[in-house]
Amino acid sequence: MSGDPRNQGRDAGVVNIRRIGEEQRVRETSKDVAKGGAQQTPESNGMTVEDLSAFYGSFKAVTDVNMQIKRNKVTALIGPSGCGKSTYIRCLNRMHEVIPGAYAEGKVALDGQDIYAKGADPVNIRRRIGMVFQKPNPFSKSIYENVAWGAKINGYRGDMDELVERSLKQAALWDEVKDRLKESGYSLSGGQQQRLVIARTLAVEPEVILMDEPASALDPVSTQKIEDTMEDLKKKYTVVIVTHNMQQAARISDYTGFFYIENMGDPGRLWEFDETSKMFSNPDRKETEDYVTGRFG
Ligand SMILES: Nc1ncnc2c1ncn2[C@@H]1O[C@H](COP(=O)(O)OP(=O)(O)OP(=O)(O)O)[C@@H](O)[C@H]1O
Repeated sequence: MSGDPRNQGRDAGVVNIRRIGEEQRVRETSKDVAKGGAQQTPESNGMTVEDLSAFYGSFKAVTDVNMQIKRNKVTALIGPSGCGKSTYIRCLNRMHEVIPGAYAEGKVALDGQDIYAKGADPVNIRRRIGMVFQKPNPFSKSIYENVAWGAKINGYRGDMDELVERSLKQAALWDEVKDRLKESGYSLSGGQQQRLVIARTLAVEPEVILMDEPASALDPVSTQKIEDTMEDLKKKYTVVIVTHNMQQAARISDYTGFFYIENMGDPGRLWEFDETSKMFSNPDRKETEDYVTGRFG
């Protein structure tokens, strides 16, 4: 911009026009990346995210995300620290708005139904779209009760023993706990506690499971066990997982979304979204390639 104050108004106008043009370009790119390279599935199949932005008060943390999350697939979210992955994943089941002052704009639909629609019940949405956090957070109850609790609250009328066993098996924990179901959930190791939380999430029979770095605090053996459950989980569920571990993303996911902040202070954007095999072998954007090959991050 010119240093002459008389030119500043005019120059500012030019800058604004460029900015609007840039916004438009990024918006189009963000709609393109939503296609994920493969053919689009109908809106009624999985989750559809349109123009999603997330705020903490006046701070915009994530902007204009468009993404098709396919049913019975694992979608990994990767990107440098602070680019909005956790914020974004929490918008997918309305956990973001639980933080005072935090809110989201845009549309998130599950099987074609807008989860932010007036009258949509956040508690019911969080039952249909479950979440596993970075740190295992079992309740101070027995292993059995940890798994049965959510189902009981939801009025589950089937065979509770069978549900507990099935959920623990799906979370690859049954063999380790089947003889100690009455012991406290806290008596388990960190890796076992995380699998207990996964079992608890599965027991309420959600359609989608969101996982925010579920293995980041775990040892390699526990991490491996959690990864092993993924192949089974996606037969029944749609999984979205935030991970910093590139090998993990490449191993377990079908689709990968790369979040990125181009200039410091900007909100995070979905920079590229595609099939995992393409994202890790031949991504369209240089920043994606630099990140997945470990050149930064
Ligand atoms: N509770 C909060 N209040 C205000 N700002 C927040 C809050 N949580 C996150 N942020 C800000 O939002 C932006 C995105 O953070 P977020 O945790 O979503 O990023 P991330 O990509 O998940 O990072 P990491 O990989 O380090 O977990 C950051 O600038 C962060 O400081």
